[in-house]
Parts: sequence; C-alpha cells; structure tokens
Amino acid sequence: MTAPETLALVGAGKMGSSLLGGWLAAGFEPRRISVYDPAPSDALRAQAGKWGFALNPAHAPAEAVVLAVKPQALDAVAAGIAALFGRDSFLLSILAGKTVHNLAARLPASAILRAMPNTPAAVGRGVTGVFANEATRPDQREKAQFLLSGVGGVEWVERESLIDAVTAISGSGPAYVFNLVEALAEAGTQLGLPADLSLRLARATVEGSGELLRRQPDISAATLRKNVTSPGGTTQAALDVLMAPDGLTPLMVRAGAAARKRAEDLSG
Ligand SMILES: NC(=O)C1=CN([C@@H]2O[C@H](COP(=O)(O)OP(=O)(O)OC[C@H]3O[C@@H](n4cnc5c(N)ncnc54)[C@H](O)[C@@H]3O)[C@@H](O)[C@H]2O)C=CC1
Ligand SMILES: O=C(O)[C@@H]1CCC=N1
Repeated sequence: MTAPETLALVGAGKMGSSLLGGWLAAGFEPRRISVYDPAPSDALRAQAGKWGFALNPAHAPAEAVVLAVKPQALDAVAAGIAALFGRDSFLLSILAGKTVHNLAARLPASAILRAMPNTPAAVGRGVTGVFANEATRPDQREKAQFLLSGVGGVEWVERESLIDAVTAISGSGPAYVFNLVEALAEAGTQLGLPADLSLRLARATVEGSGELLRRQPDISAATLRKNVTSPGGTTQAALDVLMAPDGLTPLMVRAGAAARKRAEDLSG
C-alpha cells in the first residue's frame, strides 16, 4: 500500500485526531503532514512538537486533503481552503451526510471520496465505509485505503447512497453499544444491584462479549448468543422479551432509519 506524498488534514477534533494518530503510528512521515485547525487542543500542539508535523502552516497544495470538520461547518471551511488543492489532489471527506455533489460544488477537487469511520478509530479498532467517485483513480483509492486502514478495517461500497446507511450502522453504532451498557446497568440497579457494581458488570459484559466476537471471527453472533442460552433457562426468558416482535430488532431498525434520514437531511 502506498501513502500519499503530502497530506493536509482539515479539522483535528475527535475523528481528525484519531486519523492523525493512526497515520503517525503507521509510520507516515510527519513532515509530509500539515494539520489545520483554528482551535487546536493542547494535546494536538504537544503532538505537533513531538512528531514534527506542521500545525496551521501557510496553505499549499497537498496530494491528499482529508476533511474532518462538522458537516454544518462545510460552507465556512470550504471558502478558505481552495489553495490546498493542486491539479492532482484528491479529497477524502468524513463529513456525515455531505455528498460528493455537495463537496464538488464547494471545493476544487474532481477525485472525491466519502468515508465514514467510527470512534473506536481512537484505539486503532475502527471500521470505515468508503465510496470513491468515478474521477478517483486506482492509485488514489489505494492511498485512501492506506489512510483509512491506519485506524482499523476498511469496507468499500460502490454506491454513494450506501454511505448514509454505513453512517447509521457503524458510524453512529458505537453510541448504540454504549447506550446498551447504560441500559443494562439501569436494569441491574432496578433489580437491586448497587449502581456502581451494576455499571461495572454491564461494562465488563460488553467488553468481554466484544472480545469473544473479535477472537472467534468464524463463530456467528447467533451461535455465540445460543452458547449463552440454556433451554428453559434464564437467558431464554430474557430473549423472549428482547426478541419479541416488538423487541430490540425493530427498535434498532427504527433507530438506524432515523440516523440515515438525519444523514440525508445534512446533505445540501
Ligand atoms: N464523532 C464521530 O463519531 C464521527 C464523526 N464523523 C464526522 O467527522 C467530522 C468531525 O467530527 P468530530 O471529530 O466528532 O468533531 P469535532 O468537533 O471533535 O472536530 C471538528 C474540528 O474541526 C475544527 N474546525 C472548525 N472550523 C475549522 C476550520 N475552518 N478549519 C479547520 N478546522 C476547523 C474544530 O476546531 C474541531 O477541532 C464530522 O463531519 C462528523 O460527521 C465521522 C465518523 C464518526
Ligand atoms: O453523530 C454524527 O453525526 C456523527 C456521524 C457518525 C457519528 N457521529
């Protein structure tokens, strides 16, 4: 896999910083990276000092421009970054909802990729869905693959509209899992467990279950679920509630649809 010659990161908040950390960990030469953020955190400043990437230097064309600002900031940000694009630059955007069309209307790039990572990227365990428009060359795809694989797995989709579905499932997904921890902990306190113990149990249960999934990639989630479930036992009693026709699956389907609709609404 090849890295781009030069890289400009626009927006170094939660996701931008995670990506940056992944590139540095993957051995990307820091002096080929320029990071732009009008409100750099102390941690980012310290990292710039430690690694030697440029923080808010004068704008110059970069081969890869990675956009990681809030979708609502696109108009304001795009107005000031045209000089980051040269004839051979490609744009890699992680903005929820903003389409290739939205981006092309505001930025002087023809090769445009839309990617949707997620917050486990902060520990190198993210997963990113990515779409490339027709103007993106194979070598640019390969460079995008390099950039995204620094923070976890990469899944390519061949239809742009699927990125909004990726956003709803894996982009926002970590929040659903963390909410499951909260819900499980609340159930525990309602059953009489001390709140702190209940939270520890819920958290460890999700951590351990995730680890089982990770270490046993050939065993399906359904099988792992069945392994917990003794016939006529306690788990079955709970699953009769969770897997009822009005249980967790239709709720998750509704939640995903709401997230996708919001992604579509952010377009423009
Ligand atoms: N947080 C998440 O779970 C995920 C977020 N995303 C997308 O990533 C993008 C960034 O989200 P977060 O990192 O969570 O937001 P954030 O608020 O942590 O980071 C945004 C950064 O952009 C900077 N910024 C504002 N104006 C700027 C400008 N003119 N030039 C350069 N930088 C500027 C801000 O100072 C801030 O550091 C969003 O578009 C979001 O849709 C994608 C996947 C997951
Ligand atoms: O909530 C959001 O809009 C962003 C996109 C995916 C995760 N966080």
